[in-house]
Amino acid sequence: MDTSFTELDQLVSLISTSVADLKAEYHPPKGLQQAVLVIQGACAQLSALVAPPQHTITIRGMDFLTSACLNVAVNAKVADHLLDNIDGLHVSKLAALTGIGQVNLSRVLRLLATKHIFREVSHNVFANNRLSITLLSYSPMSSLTGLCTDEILHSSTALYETITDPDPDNNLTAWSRSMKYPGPVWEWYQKVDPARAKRFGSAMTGFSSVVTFESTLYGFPWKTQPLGTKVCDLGGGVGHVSMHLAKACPQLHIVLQDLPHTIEQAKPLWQENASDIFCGQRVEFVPIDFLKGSPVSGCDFYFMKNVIHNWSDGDTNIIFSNIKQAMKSTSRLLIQEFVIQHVSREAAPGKPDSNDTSKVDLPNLLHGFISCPSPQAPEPLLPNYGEGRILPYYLDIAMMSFINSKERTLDEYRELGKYSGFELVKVWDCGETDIIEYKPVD
Ligand SMILES: C[S@@+](CC[C@H](N)C(=O)[O-])C[C@H]1O[C@@H](n2cnc3c(N)ncnc32)[C@H](O)[C@@H]1O
Repeated sequence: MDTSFTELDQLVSLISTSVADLKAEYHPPKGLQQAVLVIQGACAQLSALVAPPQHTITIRGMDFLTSACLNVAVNAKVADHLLDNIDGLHVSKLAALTGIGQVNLSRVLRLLATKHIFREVSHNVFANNRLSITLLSYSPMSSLTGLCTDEILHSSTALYETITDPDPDNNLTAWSRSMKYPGPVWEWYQKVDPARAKRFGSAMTGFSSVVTFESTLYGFPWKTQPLGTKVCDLGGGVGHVSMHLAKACPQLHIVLQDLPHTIEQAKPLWQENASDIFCGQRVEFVPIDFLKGSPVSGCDFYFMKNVIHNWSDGDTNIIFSNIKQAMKSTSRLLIQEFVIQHVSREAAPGKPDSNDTSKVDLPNLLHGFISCPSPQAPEPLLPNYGEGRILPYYLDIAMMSFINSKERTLDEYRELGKYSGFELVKVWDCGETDIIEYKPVD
């Protein structure tokens, strides 16, 4: 028990120090981010340490009910109905506006308010707060929440039977099993449910507010690249990330490449929102299917953000090989993704862990030129910050359930590159995500 008391004291101390850091470092985003990660991780770890195990496991097993209630709130547009009622609205009025019986609605909202989403300002009177306001129906975050609490929640219900299927040729995703639809979700979106397809598109915009453009801009030294540096934003969607890059770094020339229909959507968007870059021809629009052909040749950087996590290792090999064919020897491939960390601690630098010498310089390899959160959280926190950095682990399982793809560890990224003729040269810290830099090798 003494050991547990020590851990309790250490966690409380971490929380206090991090709250002080958070106040002191409110402006520099790196210090702030580190403090927030520690606070989230330490609070969750403290709770896991002190609460009765049966209680904690039961709560974990019921986590999905928060998702179900969020789904009700999004579909019923509760945040919208509360928007003009900053002092709150009685559930009887909300019931009339949403068509949900007031007793049921109040139960749903009370669970969410208990999870800090909405406030119950007085008995049965609910109001928005800083979390619920993100659910306004015009916000892409509402679409992202809809996707997570609908298609992805459904797919997760068939996860066990999918990953225990003894037939190795059965490539059905958990999503296909749960929906009893034999094809991929993309086909279903197109042929069966265009409304959800549209929501998926908007959800991806929502996701880009989770992994912000600033993470790309400040995570890599774009600003110090020479005049005329050519950046191919491959699988760049309509180019919302590269548009920001082009605006912030006038010396960059952007080549935006995505599927033809997406590239057609991109042109008017750039014309409207970045007319100087569009008219000054600092951006090219070149459609591609990267599984079937190579991108524009001779670019300095081939940049792919949140693309590779959608693809299996086999498909990634095809994509990487196509890119390699387009590269000059000085070109670099940059992959911005979440990197999964193990939950066991690496040896401290200079203290090699067993005889695996490839891991000795990991902290140096892991981090580029900028100061960054520690590669591993301070003890006694879980080394991956635990709950503070849970998002990549949720996404990994969502990828598994939804499209049979994955988030990867650094070793997996290293192997993935090696297989297609790339060497991993550096990892640039972008906060929650990293930019993995590869160079082509013979
Ligand atoms: C998750 S989105 C990422 C978009 C953007 N990079 C971002 O971070 O917001 C994946 C992108 O890959 C594109 N994509 C999917 N399959 C493709 C293919 N075969 N060839 C080219 N682009 C493809 C999609 O159209 C989509 O824009």
